[in-house]
Amino acid sequence: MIHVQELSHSFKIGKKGKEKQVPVLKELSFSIEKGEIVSIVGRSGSGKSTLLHIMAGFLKPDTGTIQVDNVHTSAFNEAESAQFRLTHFGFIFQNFQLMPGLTAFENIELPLKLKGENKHIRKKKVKDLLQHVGLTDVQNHYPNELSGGQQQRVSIARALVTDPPIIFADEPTGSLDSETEQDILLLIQSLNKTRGITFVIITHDDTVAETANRIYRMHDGELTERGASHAI
Ligand SMILES: Nc1ncnc2c1ncn2[C@@H]1O[C@H](COP(=O)(O)OP(=O)(O)OP(=O)(O)O)[C@@H](O)[C@H]1O
Repeated sequence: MIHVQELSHSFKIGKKGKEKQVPVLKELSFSIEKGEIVSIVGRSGSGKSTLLHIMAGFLKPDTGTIQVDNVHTSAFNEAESAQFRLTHFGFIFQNFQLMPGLTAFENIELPLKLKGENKHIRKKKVKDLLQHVGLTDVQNHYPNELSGGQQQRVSIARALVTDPPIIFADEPTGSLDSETEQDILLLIQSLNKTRGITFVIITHDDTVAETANRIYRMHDGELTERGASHAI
């Protein structure tokens, strides 16, 4: 589903004229198959977010290629990347990123409104997802009237509402206590099983990483599959 080939990226840092090129990702090659939960685990600063931004097309790699569903996404321009994201990717963030002035229902509905979906279909899809993530009773609450776990459920439903095949989750449980973290990880596993959605979870936490079918560890700009003794 996602095939990354010899991907490298570095950042220029320092004052003008004295910039240094710092390599962050070094010739990474790996695959993510349809229907998998994959985690990419590594310390702060190891390059996980950079890799996610490149896979999602927010950032161009210096070298290397990315294919998603056999489409060469790394060759896209900005507009093409944005269009591809709308139909293929959903995103979940550590701090939920909900609209404070919209209710749970309205937050989940928003991507469908932006897509121009009709009211009847919007209502049906949002109701169905509210039920799936266990939020029907609080659908008219605003984000500040919801617990952290409930807010993350809203953001998961919002990511799913346009039916993207792949969800990128950047530290999805980073703001939650350990019990709520488990609830959210179980929800991700259930959505993966029942809807066949591929999840890519970025985390620094080994417990969260264990949720995945496949774990990649990021270290010094290189990626190893857990259990493998060589860089992939
Ligand atoms: N725009 C940028 N310009 C220069 N350096 C950057 C930029 N973005 C990231 N870096 C550097 O690249 C390295 C990797 O950063 P990245 O955010 O990908 O790591 P991370 O593993 O996601 O960390 P965290 O878990 O703290 O979010 C870090 O050393 C960071 O300082």
